[in-house]
Amino acid sequence: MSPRFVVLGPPGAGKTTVGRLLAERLGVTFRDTDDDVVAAAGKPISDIFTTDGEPAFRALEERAVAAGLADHDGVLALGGGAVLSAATRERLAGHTVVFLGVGTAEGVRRTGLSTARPLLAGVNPRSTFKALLDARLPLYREVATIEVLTDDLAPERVVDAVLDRSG
Ligand SMILES: Nc1ncnc2c1ncn2[C@@H]1O[C@H](COP(=O)(O)OP(=O)(O)OP(=O)(O)O)[C@@H](O)[C@H]1O
Ligand SMILES: O=C(O)C1=C[C@@H](O)[C@@H](O)[C@H](O)C1
Ligand SMILES: [Mg+2]
Repeated sequence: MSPRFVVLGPPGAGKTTVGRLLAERLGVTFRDTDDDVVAAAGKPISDIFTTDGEPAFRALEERAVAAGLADHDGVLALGGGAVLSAATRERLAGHTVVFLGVGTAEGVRRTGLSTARPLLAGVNPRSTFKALLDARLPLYREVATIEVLTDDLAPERVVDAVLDRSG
């Protein structure tokens, strides 16, 4: 069993929004590893970060991604930082992996000041977002088989682009 599509990208790229729509379009189920981590930990992501720390979150995330890749046959969205794990990047080989891209201005606009995203909760979300993008772009591109820049596309049009490019 293997997901039809694995969806990844930075916060605000639309992994959850587009992943859900893509699953609806295909008539398959949607799963988000962020939700699986919350269920496993029994608390919200922001609490895991503040109480247990980012490494504890990353360990739970790595496990949730491995389980999703093994058990889920619909659309699987990963957390924005899942690609930081080399083991996860290796596990993604052979899967259809969609990288949803978003530029800094649009990414910051979409994520706003939400405290649900602990890594963007600092004093300067713009520079934080840019640094995160710069560090992760090569990792997203290393594992992606399809890339769609979402800045100027409504979510349904992002789904169209993904399906167009998946042949
Ligand atoms: N293509 C798009 N055009 C405009 N707004 C969008 C688009 N995709 C997502 N959004 C909006 O941006 C916000 C973030 O989207 P979403 O939660 O799907 O991102 P995400 O990639 O799952 O982020 P996270 O990494 O935090 O889980 C939501 O308010 C959503 O409605
Ligand atoms: O970009 C990130 O590192 C994160 C993105 C979210 O999906 C969550 O997985 C968490 O807030 C961390
Ligand atoms: Mg999401």
